[in-house]
Amino acid sequence: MNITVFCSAYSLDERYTLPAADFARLLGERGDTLVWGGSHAGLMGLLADGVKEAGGRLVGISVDLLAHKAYEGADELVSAPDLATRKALLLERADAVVVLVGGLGTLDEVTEVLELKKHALHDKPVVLLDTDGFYAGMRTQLERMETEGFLPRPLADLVVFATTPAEAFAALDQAR
Ligand SMILES: C/C(=C\CNc1ncnc2c1ncn2[C@@H]1O[C@H](COP(=O)(O)O)[C@@H](O)[C@H]1O)CO
Repeated sequence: MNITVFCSAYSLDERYTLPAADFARLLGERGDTLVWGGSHAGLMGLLADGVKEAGGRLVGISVDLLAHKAYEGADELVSAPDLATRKALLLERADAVVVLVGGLGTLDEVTEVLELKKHALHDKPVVLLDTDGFYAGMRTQLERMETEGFLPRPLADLVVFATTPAEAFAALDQAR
């Protein structure tokens, strides 16, 4: 399974790195392929290292402006000319999308994937791994959108929330 992962490009506290490393190990042990932004920076690099160590495959989708941050040792590394093309490729190469903790880049990526899914432009499973309640605020906001009629389809059709890496993979397997 090709799993596209969005996550932080920054080095973070163990509260976030330990579950991310666990997620990477499980992904690699399953023999899945990690499709990600193709960087060695921060959590993105930790994730790629963990997948590689556990025997998984790595497909990096970098972007020309961040070529200097590209991960050495990916099985495949693509460099998109711009961020919009990169986001399209990250989705195109995915069988499913998992979102780990991240900042504005991650938020931009997941929002686009959900907006495209809202318009039925794809139907790939999207799982948000809510480590340490990081996405509690976003969940509250999305639930309010659903309750107050801002969404054309049930929130549960758009995104599934998981609290542990094992739960995230269970959700992916259930969606298959
Ligand atoms: C950490 C620094 C530069 C490296 N920056 C990035 N490299 C690769 N991919 C990136 C980078 N910044 C954003 N992305 C994409 O967005 C997500 C991470 O962004 P966030 O704001 O940290 O959440 C990630 O999924 C990437 O696809 C500066 O030295």
